Amino acid sequence: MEKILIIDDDADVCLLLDRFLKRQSYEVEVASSGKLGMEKLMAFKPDLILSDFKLGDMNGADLLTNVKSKFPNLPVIIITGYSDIKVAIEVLKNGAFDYVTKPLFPDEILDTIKKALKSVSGSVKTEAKEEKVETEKSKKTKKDKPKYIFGKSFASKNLVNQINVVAPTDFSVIIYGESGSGKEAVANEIHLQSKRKNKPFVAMDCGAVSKELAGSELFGHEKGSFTGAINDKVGLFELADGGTLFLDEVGNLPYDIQVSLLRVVQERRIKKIGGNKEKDVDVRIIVASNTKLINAAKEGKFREDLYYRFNEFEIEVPPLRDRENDIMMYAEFMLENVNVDLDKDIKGFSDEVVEVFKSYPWHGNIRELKNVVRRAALLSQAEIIKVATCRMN
Ligand SMILES: Nc1ncnc2c1ncn2[C@@H]1O[C@H](COP(=O)(O)OP(=O)(O)OP(=O)(O)O)[C@@H](O)[C@H]1O
Repeated sequence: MEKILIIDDDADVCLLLDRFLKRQSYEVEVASSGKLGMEKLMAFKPDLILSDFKLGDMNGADLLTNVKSKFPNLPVIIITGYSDIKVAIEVLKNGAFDYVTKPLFPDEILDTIKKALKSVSGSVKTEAKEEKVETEKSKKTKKDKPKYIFGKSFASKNLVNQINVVAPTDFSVIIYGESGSGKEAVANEIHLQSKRKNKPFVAMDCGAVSKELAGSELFGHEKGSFTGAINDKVGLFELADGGTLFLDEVGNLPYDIQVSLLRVVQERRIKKIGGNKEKDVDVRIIVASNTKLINAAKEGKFREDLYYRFNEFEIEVPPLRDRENDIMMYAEFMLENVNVDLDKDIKGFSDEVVEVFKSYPWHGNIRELKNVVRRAALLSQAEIIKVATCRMN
């Protein structure tokens, strides 16, 4: 049985991961601080470490250094915050096998864990394990399920057709849609259906990165190129080489970065900030925005030439309220997933919930629906979800 050490000072996260991974037939030990983690490392001798970056007594980079000095080949997966792309890249450079971002989805973690263990133990052992865990209970897991589903309503079929048409090409794509409507899901699906699917899909939320750091996030920087640049840094273009780079809320990129971006898109070559060497990159770019970029271009907030570069193909993701016939399909999908996460067996929704869901405007779109279903499943004591447990705004 493969052994996993979880290090996190958040007791709830530890409990959730501990239960989930034990159900997947791993032997699990938990440590609530970096110091305890290092002690358990020596006593438990795990095959893999899953650790939060922010531990009370040390951070993930220090932990990695300590672990790697003792067990250089031991795979470590670091948990980071959603917007901590900087941290994520640093930990990769410090030798982490990979990172997972919060909020945590156990099936994604499981996927990363399997890859990490496979990387050290070879495929034969892992395949044998996969066979073993194919018990009655594990049939409920999400490992064979797609991460995203696309509905059967007219609007969704139209969306799927557009994805199918553009995915196999190398066209740049602009994805429009309200917040939470699934723009990143569409970008990811395009990547998965493209010839780049075995290369990285790298996403950056341009609205969450500070103006000062946006350039260094995208193109990387050389040590000492500005105050605070204490190490060399690999940019997202380089990380996405061969694959797809998804720039969410691209309209938020500062104007000067748009200029550099245009050059990279035209020349397919990057230069790190403070560096003088150029490097070829082969990256497909998909961008997303809540509002029409052409309007931003007319107002002088977004470079028109960059807009036309991106605008080889445009996709509009419809809001959930325009896909009434898909709402329950999405709700069932979310319920199946949360049943696995919480080890519950909730069978479905009451007729009243179906009615309420279908008439609710879902301004937060699929994200809001997902949150409502997950919360309701957590609170529900019954076999089906009732209106009383559905907390909507
Ligand atoms: N087609 C889908 N199938 C399953 N889940 C989905 C789908 N689309 C979106 N979701 C879920 O809804 C949430 C929001 O999706 P996503 O991040 O793709 O939306 P977005 O439009 O990019 O949001 P934002 O405007 O905030 O960037 C995610 O948790 C995602 O897993």
